[in-house]
Amino acid sequence: MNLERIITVRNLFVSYGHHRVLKGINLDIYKNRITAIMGPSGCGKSTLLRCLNRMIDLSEGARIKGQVLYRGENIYSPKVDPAHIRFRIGMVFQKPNPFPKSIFENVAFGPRINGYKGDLSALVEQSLQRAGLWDEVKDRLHENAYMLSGGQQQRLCIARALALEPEVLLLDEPCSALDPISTMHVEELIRQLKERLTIVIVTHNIQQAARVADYTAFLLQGELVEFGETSAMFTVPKDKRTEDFITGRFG
Ligand SMILES: Nc1ncnc2c1ncn2[C@@H]1O[C@H](COP(=O)(O)OP(=O)(O)OP(=O)(O)O)[C@@H](O)[C@H]1O
Repeated sequence: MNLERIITVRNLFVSYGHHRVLKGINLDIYKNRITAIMGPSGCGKSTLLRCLNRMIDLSEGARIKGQVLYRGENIYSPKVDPAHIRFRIGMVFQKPNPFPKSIFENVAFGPRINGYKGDLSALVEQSLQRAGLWDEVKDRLHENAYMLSGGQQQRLCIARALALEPEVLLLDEPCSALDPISTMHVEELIRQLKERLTIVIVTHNIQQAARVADYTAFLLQGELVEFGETSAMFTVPKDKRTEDFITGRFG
């Protein structure tokens, strides 16, 4: 099987003030695959995710050492524009955070401010289709996004990210605020999206990693304990700590 590395994390350390949160992480993210970052609360999952598209720059007091290569280029090099990186590597957060605007405007906003020259209505429709939301909203595009359910709002946020046609999508616990049915919809959507994109999803939910991810990284107290194919890790974990975590002995 031909796996292409799209992101490579090399010897990454992150501290907030004197608190070292990531301790020498090395990790490969493969193109058109879903990678889960799993681990107990506070182990550094979101911090690692935020390092992958320089969102970490916005966290006050964060200091980064090491490299994150995107298509072979270190995104922390001074010549790299973080806005460009965030454009190519989009992000969806834990809590759905639509803008206080119409459903249409939520999706159209990013492309418009980035000077999109094509047919905006067609792009909005396509993005909502890809996010599995079109049929539910096509007759109410001009209603305020806050009228949607939590699960629909999260799929709208995914559509908003997709409208910028990113190559990689980072999802930070995208289902933690959703009910089981909405979670199922979002997980199904994530599986469909990997045909076009590369996905990295943070989850503290072991079952979710097992259900959706091709690869899983297990993080504990800022260290990468184990990384590999999800099916192998869940059947024959290499590290005792991974085994303890997936069998529910802690976390
Ligand atoms: N901006 C910040 N300033 C200071 N400390 C922070 C900041 N963000 C995170 N931390 C600390 O860094 C550690 C790792 O946090 P992080 O959010 O990356 O973990 P996590 O595994 O995603 O946790 P959770 O599952 O609870 O969201 C925690 O101890 C947290 O308190």
